[in-house]
Amino acid sequence: ACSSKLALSQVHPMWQGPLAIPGGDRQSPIDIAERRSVFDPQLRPLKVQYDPRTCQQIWNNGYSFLVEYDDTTDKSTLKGGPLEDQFRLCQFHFHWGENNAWGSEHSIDRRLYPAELHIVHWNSDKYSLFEEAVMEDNGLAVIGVFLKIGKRHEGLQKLVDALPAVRHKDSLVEFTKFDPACLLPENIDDYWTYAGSLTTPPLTEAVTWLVMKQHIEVSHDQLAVFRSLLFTSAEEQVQRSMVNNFRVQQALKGRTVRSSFS
Ligand SMILES: NS(=O)(=O)c1cccc(F)c1
Ligand SMILES: [Zn+2]
Repeated sequence: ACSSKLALSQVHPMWQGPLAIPGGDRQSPIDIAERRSVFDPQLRPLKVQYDPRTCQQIWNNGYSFLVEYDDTTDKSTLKGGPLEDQFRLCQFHFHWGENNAWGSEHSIDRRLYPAELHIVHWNSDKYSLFEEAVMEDNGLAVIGVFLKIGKRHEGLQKLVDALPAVRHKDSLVEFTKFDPACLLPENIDDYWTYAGSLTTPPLTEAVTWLVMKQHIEVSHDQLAVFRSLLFTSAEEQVQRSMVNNFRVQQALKGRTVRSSFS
């Protein structure tokens, strides 16, 4: 699997710290100022090919819940857009708030959403393991999708129903035949892309971000189940609700955000 070995679960939920990051000139998340983004007509449409049979498990890593995919073959891939190489799907997870006023990591002209989906892929043309790619420039490609409160998302419900089984940190259950493509907006041709980083430790500057312009809708009740998860393991005396698991926004440091649309 693609993230269990990373020391992510050591992350304290209220971690937002001034961790010393080597170089730190392409950190994520950021605010995307629409009018400052530059249309790049050379950006090709994204090509997403996911095989739901590669879906393996869902687990609570003490920071978010992850749905993990078998990434030992090129069955579920992402290419196109700004990407020169083929990227392999390894996991998806979310970030959300304690209420609907905030929760996303990125924002568009300072507008925050109640939650944000991250679909994580690693460069399988250049590396042989996620753990390698996560340390390298051009190692990862992450699709970000904003969630808005509205109508119930039928495809999400199978995932929502599995969450009580992974309520506590380090709990894991089998979860199969889930196609993450059902969580993408209809239009994936309109997106912003920029060079950034992981938003949780190790915070490595390995990510080509692909932030979708179109959001998806989920119901208030569906998002409430996300907030029923806990940061803490079953043994801990004090239980803490898993909410506000987003990183503070980072300086742009001269980066240009490109748009695939004019
Ligand atoms: N939140 S994120 O930048 O998508 C991320 C953090 C850590 C590991 C990973 F694979 C993806
Ligand atoms: Zn994330």
